[in-house]
Amino acid sequence: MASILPLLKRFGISFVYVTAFGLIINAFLWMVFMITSMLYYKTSKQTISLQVFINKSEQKELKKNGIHLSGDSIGGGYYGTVYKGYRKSETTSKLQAMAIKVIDVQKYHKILMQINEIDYKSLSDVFNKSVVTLEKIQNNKIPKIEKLLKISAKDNEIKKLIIVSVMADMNLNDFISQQKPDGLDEDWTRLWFTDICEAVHCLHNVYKIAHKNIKPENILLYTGDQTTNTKTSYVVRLADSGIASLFPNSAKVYSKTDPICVMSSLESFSTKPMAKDIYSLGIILLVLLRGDLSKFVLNNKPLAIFANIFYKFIEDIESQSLKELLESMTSSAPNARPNIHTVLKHKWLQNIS
Ligand SMILES: Nc1ncnc2c1ncn2[C@@H]1O[C@H](COP(=O)(O)OP(=O)(O)OP(=O)(O)O)[C@@H](O)[C@H]1O
Repeated sequence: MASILPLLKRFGISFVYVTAFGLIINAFLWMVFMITSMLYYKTSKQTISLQVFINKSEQKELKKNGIHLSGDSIGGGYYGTVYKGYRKSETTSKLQAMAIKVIDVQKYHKILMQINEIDYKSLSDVFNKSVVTLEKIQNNKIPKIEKLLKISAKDNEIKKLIIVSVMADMNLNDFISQQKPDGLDEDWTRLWFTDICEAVHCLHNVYKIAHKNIKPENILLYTGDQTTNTKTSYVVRLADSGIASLFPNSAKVYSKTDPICVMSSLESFSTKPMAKDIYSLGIILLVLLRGDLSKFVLNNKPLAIFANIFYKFIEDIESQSLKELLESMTSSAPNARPNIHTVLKHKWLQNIS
């Protein structure tokens, strides 16, 4: 008996240790499980609700038109998902990279109805009218639509739009962050900014629509066969032209945390969508001049702090005419902003000092 007691005692103590250790491991595993499930739920919710896929029959339809899906999505947001693809040139048999944008119209309309209290009839009226405009848009500063497929549901309503254009080499956001983090010189800025403004001029004045989503990611750069890195080695085009117009002005969809996106979509475009474009162009001008603005701010900083930094940038600009242009374009009163014609005629853009 005397010899069993210490043994039991020993067993008892180690049992407590084992149980406590087991409980700690258990709690830790539960914590890891809960955190990963929460993270997975958060990210999958974002991608599931926004990512649009191209199904087998749509791929077949694309193939019939000489377009092949070749890779994963290169990005996407509220207005659709963009995939990599290619087509074979009929004359040279060379493969040409294509960007295939797919918009799930019905899903998008459902989201809009939930957050904006717009009825389905008004949504589809705006949509059908705008598709006609989208098919017509032609300008050398806007990527040409190589193919536009309308996928219809049984009731003939368009349920998906697939828009194919030639793949750009880069967008302005990547170019600035990778190659020119401190921005471009004034002449280079003037050259590219004029191209972007000409695209907007065409939308506002020829097609009478606003772009509504002007941001560095939607400014595409094409290099062709050139390998040099100068201001004239790139052709600049404004992507997504006419896409946002498929949906009503009153639609509020922005929730991006990137400060540049947030700054350019501060206002709802409900009343003055063209004036909002001018504001976004003002931000593009600042990005061209000052480079990657996000390096000055943390994404989770309150917007007011970002706005202060932003206005400080404008204040510090030496050229009076450039400063005056930027101030007027980003005026808080939409009516005080110049229209796109006036912007293009501005003395800074005309290089008149
Ligand atoms: N023709 C193209 N060539 C190369 N990249 C393109 C082309 N068209 C679009 N992209 C790129 O695809 C990405 C996704 O574009 P998309 O406009 O669908 O989404 P987003 O702009 O990120 O979000 P949102 O639609 O909410 O504004 C962008 O980074 C854009 O630069």
